[in-house]
Amino acid sequence: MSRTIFDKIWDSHRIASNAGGGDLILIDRILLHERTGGVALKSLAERGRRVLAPDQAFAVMDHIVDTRPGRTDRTLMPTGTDFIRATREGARAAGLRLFDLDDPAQGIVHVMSPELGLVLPGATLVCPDSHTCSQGALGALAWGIGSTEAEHALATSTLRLRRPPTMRVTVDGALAPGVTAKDLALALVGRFGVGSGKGHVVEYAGSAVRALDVESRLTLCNMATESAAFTAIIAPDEAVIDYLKGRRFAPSGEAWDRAVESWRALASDDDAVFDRELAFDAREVAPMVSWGTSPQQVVPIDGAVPEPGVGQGSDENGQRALAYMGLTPGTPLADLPIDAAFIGSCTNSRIGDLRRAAALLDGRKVAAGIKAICVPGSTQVKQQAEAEGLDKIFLSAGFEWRESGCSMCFYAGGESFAPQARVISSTNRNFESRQGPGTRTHLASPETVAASAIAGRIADPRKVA
Ligand SMILES: CC(C)[C@H](C(=O)O)[C@@H](O)C(=O)O
Ligand code: SF4
Repeated sequence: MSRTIFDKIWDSHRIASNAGGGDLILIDRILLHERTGGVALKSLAERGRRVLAPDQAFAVMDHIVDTRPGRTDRTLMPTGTDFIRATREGARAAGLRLFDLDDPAQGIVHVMSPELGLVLPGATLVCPDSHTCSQGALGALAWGIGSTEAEHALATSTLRLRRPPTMRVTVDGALAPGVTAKDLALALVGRFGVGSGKGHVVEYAGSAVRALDVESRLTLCNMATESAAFTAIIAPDEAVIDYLKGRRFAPSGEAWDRAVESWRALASDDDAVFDRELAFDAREVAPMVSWGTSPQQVVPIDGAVPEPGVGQGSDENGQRALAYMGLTPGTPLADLPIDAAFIGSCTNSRIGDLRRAAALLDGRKVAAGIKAICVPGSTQVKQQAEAEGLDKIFLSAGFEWRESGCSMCFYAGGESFAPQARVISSTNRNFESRQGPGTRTHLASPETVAASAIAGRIADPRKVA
């Protein structure tokens, strides 16, 4: 019977069927971060359970850690240091490899793990974090779990779960120049809605997806969780194989050759049937900006805050979003004055993102009064950027240049923009107070963030003269 790529990975990892209403699935890799992972390690230790395969589990510091230069264990969030220390102690006691604050491999978990070759096509990978779906970009079945499931996975290298339904999103046509994977991700959630992926394994397919480089695929898959998907996946191809070759934890020698052979065969069969199918034309996508407090509340950059009745402008959520964001229907997004610009997060903080933003900032200055921050997604990205002189471009434009981490994507570290500050941000969530109490987040690509920082107002990156 023909199968999807998801079916193939699921079936090859199924240890038992119908085990208590679900399948028992072998878990190849477990990733932990200090916000949720330390909790799981502590609770496991308290129950006297050991980590079954410590060499398959990895922990990293990313969420709460300070990203200001010269950082230590101290964080602006008073309780942050406890999370950091608990994770450090828990990882040490359990014998896991930890990428600590000063480790050259440290970074946002979804950025550093592909970088290190910790995520491989055909493997199962879990992490107590909702953006674990990013890693499906390499052809892995990777999904976010809760802390209790993380404990189970650590103790048994398995998880019991119901087989999720499948959905294929086929994106054909070519993205226009200046339009990125982030714009595509925002356009998809804008078109189909935040519930459109509900519980499904979403396979992204089509010529536009195949044309994306691996970093852009990570950006696209990253936002699948914003449509409530179980996870996302893209069939691995030569781009993925080239990306993984020589990475620290990728196989080498004969094991590499065998792995590559199996990865080349890993794709949905031509006649595989999906539970749901959606199609989208990449040529329709323009640079996108969110106006509200849900990632589906987006418009093209030359659009306006929708009138009531369109794009959630009329129902209670829409009205609340308008009030929270301090906007009225009909206001054009372009030219809306901003207070701050943020480039970072597991969506858009890889070297390609930084290069494209720096190309726009080169020789230009951030507008007066704008707080502009760039946070590389990993220490490796930071070092690469510095080797290329990108840090100097960011700094001389007036951006802060930070240590790697989640930073102001999420208020976990305690650092924030001012209440009601309007922030153009390369992150993935624009929920109320996501970037700190009262902050107003507009999601966009790193290019749009850079162009807007220069203009001091939301600006189209294609029009930077
Ligand atoms: C803290 C963590 C559990 C959370 C997540 O699951 O995604 C965070 O990373 C986020 O982006 O909101
Ligand atoms: S960068 Fe933001 S979205 Fe990504 S894992 Fe960190 S907090 Fe979550």
